[in-house]
Amino acid sequence: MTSDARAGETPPDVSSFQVDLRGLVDLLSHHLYSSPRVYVRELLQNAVDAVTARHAVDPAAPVRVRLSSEAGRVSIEDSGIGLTADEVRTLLATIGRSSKRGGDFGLESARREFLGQFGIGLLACFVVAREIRVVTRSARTSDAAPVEWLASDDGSYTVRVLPDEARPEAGTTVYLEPRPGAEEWTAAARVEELARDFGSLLPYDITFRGDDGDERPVTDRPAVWERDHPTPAARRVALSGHCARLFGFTPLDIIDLDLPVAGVRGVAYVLPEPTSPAHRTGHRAYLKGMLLTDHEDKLLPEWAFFVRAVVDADSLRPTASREHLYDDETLAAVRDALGARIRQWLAELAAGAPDRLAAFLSVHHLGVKSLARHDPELFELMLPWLPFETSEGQQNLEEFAAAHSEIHFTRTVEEFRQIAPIAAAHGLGVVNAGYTYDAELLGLLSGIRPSVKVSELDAGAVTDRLDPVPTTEELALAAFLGTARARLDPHGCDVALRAFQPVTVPALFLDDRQARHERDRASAQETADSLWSDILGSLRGSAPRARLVLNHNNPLIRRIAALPDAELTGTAVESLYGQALLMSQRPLRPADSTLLNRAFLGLLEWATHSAAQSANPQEDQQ
Ligand SMILES: Nc1ncnc2c1ncn2[C@@H]1O[C@H](COP(=O)(O)OP(=O)(O)OP(=O)(O)O)[C@@H](O)[C@H]1O
Repeated sequence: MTSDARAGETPPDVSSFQVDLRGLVDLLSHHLYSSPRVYVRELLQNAVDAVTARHAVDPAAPVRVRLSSEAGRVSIEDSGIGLTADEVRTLLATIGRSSKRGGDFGLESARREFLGQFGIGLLACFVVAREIRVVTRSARTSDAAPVEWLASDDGSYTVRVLPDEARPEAGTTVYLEPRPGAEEWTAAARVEELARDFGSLLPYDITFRGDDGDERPVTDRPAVWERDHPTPAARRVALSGHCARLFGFTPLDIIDLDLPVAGVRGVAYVLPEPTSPAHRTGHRAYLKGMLLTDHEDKLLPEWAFFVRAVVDADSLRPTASREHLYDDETLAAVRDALGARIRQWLAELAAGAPDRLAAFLSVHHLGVKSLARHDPELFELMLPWLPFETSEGQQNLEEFAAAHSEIHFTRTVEEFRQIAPIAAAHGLGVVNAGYTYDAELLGLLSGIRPSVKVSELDAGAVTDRLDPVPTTEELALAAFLGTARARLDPHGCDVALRAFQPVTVPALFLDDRQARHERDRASAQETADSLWSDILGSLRGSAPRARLVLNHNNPLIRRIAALPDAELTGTAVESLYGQALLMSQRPLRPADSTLLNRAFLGLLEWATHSAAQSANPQEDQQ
């Protein structure tokens, strides 16, 4: 006895999946596509493929595709390869069977030649039709008779051979019997509009006839970007008009996107307004002249959010719904190559059209900064152009690095606002890296300009730059400084005295990342339960503390330092600390708010008390 046939076991029962045809037709026709409009594309596609197939066996054969919608009845007639009765049975009647995946053509070459490949496209017509009738005659054999295939949306069909005169010439006509309720999709005006949208770049002349009986062209080749124009300026005008009609904006600039090796041709229109990097603009993608989508977001790299592109590609593949490009290695390679093309355009502008580059960057520097993060060469190329906010105003890094061998940067805009005027007055070069991408780019600067030192601004570096107060004067103020230090020590803040510009700033609150971290830790320790408090306490490091730098040049500071009343001095120091903290826009800890409250009320108390005293000097003596 073999192991397969053990006693008591029955052999496995091999079955095939059962298919409910009605469900499948419903699924494919109603749920695969986002809108019924795609049925026009599927009809055009089959007609074009049939003409291509016939052309491959008989280059002299007529080329004709005629779409029509008369009284809501849509039909399309082609002079393509046609089908024999057997082919009708195997191809049209088998869902998922396609002639475009083999036969005379290998899979890859078939993909190159044809638009279709899945064997489901015709079913899309059931979304607007309750019945599809195909009358076809094969061009492969001269004695092939015309055949009719009549299919209903319940999944049933009939095939019958017709007399010769029913269709004297080779080719195919598809007739749709409209489904009640779908009239809006089969009305002449709508069909014509859809045909032009999908098919204007298809490789054969296609016509449309509506209720008025007029036959008009659907195709309008070559594409605007491939047409001959008398001058480059005329071409720009034509393309700008195309962009305005298509996307509703006049482009700031236009980038040609030809990739002959990959069979990709098109243009990228530069948006005239800044746009968020998170905003994904859809691109308009055609495959072999057939419109796939207006919302393709995988065609260009993410950083190219400042353009909307229109391309026609030969080498890419569609997804089954044919509403997007299939995201495979070929698309990845095309995406990279198109990205390189946009980058090259920037390099060309930098070399030969500085005005255009400046105009572009004034709107889209963010996009270029995003791109430069991953592309040191481009970063270097754009160095003289990209604007940064510095302690000397808006400047590019090339200029700023030439003036400062050491560049400091702040991580937040608030920190920069507070420090920049003081740093500028003392010759310190500070860049505001609080904006998107700037900190990352500054981190890369030393890589391309090794002589420039870039570091985050810390409290020590700023204090070191400010003029020290002569020792004798500082000694004379020792008592005042002692009071100030004692008041602020519980808040994790040191006090220093310096002379700095501008004179109007009485005190400067400085900290850096480590100091901030230490303050957060201490604040967390205060509110934590005892176990956590012990753990956080043990973490207390020797990290630099925040510091309040008092400005010896400031008259108010001099007056406070000379106050005879130590309590009032303490209140004044707390007020200075609170004001400097508010100026730095740091979040206030609960202890800081309490301090601010106390200092404010203390000053009020003192002010009202002295006012009352001078109004009524006897009162105090009583
Ligand atoms: N106008 C036509 N002329 C000749 N053959 C046709 C025509 N329309 C459809 N066929 C045949 O019917 C088959 C199935 O068509 P269908 O549109 O369902 O799928 P497809 O075009 O092969 O692939 P896809 O689903 O990607 O469109 C085609 O492969 C083709 O052989």
